[in-house]
Amino acid sequence: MYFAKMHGLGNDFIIIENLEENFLDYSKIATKVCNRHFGIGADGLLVVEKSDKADIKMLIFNSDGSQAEMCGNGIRCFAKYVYEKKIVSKNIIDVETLAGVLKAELRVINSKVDTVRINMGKPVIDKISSIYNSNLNNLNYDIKIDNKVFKASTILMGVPHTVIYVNEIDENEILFYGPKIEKLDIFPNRTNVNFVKIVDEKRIQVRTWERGAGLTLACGTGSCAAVVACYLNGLTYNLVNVELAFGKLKVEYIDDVYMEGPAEFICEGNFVL
Ligand SMILES: N[C@H](CCC[C@H](N)C(=O)O)C(=O)O
Repeated sequence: MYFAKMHGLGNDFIIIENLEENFLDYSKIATKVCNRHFGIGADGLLVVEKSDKADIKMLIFNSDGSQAEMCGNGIRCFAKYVYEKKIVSKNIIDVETLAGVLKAELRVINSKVDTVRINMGKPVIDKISSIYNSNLNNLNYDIKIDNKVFKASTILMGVPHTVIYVNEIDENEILFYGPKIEKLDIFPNRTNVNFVKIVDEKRIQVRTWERGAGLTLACGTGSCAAVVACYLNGLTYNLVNVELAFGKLKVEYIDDVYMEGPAEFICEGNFVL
């Protein structure tokens, strides 16, 4: 089966097309192709399908085979893919996802997509407490693990994101506490966990332990959730540079959240189903 491998700031994806709507076990394919030793290697699988409510449909599966409603770095790669493969020949593409239809604006230079700006829709804050825990103040609560207390906010940006405020980003702390927070019983659907350092009023650093994928180099929906949480907790500006391990995203929170950043092809080929 034909595939392309792409990344958004190091958050990498395998992309396959299934416009003929054949029956495929996407979850099984995801666990196989995302495996970095026995497969091609990626954080997730993106599937191109026909849509009857938008220009095209994107499905996303984590490397553990679980399906996610949305994927920020993934949708930028997806939009570039469908444009450059001439599946959708428009600079503004409506993409159907399980989190709704989202608009992608492509900046095209010499018929190649340079950057993509996504309208990520509205963050969901209040309803989370009714989903997870009725007496939780989603924007500002404590998470206690062993004898450590974290200040936290939980925001639904298509997928659940818990923002943890830290003074310094420490990968060992992420690897130890990330999986514990991901699976806390207050998150019946698990959660992505974003460790966030506020650098100044226009810059934050984010590293994410992702639900179903582990520590990734970047997380688009997580970066958006982090900006929303920081802004609602007092950050002065709503247009923020989010610094990730190998680059940055521009995130603007107006009423909707807008995320702008790169998407790159890595390789293409065929794998055995
Ligand atoms: N890396 C993705 C997030 C995938 C979400 C997935 N980990 C889940 O919620 O299950 C992003 O750039 O938004």
